[in-house]
Amino acid sequence: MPFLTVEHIHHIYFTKDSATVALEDVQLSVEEGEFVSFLGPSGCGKTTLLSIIAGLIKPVEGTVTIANKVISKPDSVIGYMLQQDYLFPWKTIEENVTLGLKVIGKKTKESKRTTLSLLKTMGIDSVENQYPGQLSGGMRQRAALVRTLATNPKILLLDEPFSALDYQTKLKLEDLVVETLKEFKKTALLVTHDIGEAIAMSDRIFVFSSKPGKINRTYVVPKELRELTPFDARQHPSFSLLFQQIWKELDQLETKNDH
Ligand SMILES: Nc1ncnc2c1ncn2[C@@H]1O[C@H](COP(=O)(O)OP(=O)(O)OP(=O)(O)O)[C@@H](O)[C@H]1O
Repeated sequence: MPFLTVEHIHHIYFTKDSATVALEDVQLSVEEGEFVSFLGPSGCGKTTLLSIIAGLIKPVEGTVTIANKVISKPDSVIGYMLQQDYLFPWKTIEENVTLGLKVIGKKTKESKRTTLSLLKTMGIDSVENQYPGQLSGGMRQRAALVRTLATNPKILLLDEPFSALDYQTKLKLEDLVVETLKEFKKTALLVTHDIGEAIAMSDRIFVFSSKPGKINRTYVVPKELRELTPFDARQHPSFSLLFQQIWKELDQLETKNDH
């Protein structure tokens, strides 16, 4: 059985005087250690699906199973990282990244060692006693990633984690994140608007169409790109071929939405 399965997910948002069908019959599966991305026009339900997988939203219909467990509420196998870092400004980086461990009662000597080694891997161990306001956006996002990894989740849900960063920082973080997730053998799901980011980081890409949101097409990223770092993958000829293909598809989907 795959590590993650999403079966027949339907979701509708009800408000006082309207009902929006956000997702219609979404089905997918992800293997352990795989890195997949969700791309699609604005409003196609990417964040809704991620929140359902995280156990934060109960779908109207359908089931999510992670590591043989049906997900109905947030679970420690899942780590969620958002566009904003949500670090507490009055706590040091060390206090921020170990907060999750404290909450689940796992702040031990051993887990402190793991956190310190994660801070080192992310190149921010020297700022552990500083406060978030003293750090750059890239450093704060790295701290947010350490906090997410500190509780040792099996799967990481990443909702546009690099979109608020400048281009150079974003490219550097893409490399660091892929390397770290490979090292710790994590499964990851990334929501992004950036086709290049999806191709450079992923093993597979799900392209969604909207109104209602569903999977339009699944792309397997060619092996020659998957073997490279995200930065190097961007320089490979196969990268531009896939980029053009997905660009055309998204352009058609957006044109369809405008009519
Ligand atoms: N809390 C809510 N109440 C009502 N409708 C909602 C709510 N959240 C999302 N929607 C609607 O559900 C649909 C899917 O939204 P969602 O945010 O999941 O899409 P998305 O693909 O992540 O969008 P974006 O790329 O712009 O972030 C949209 O039509 C949106 O307006």
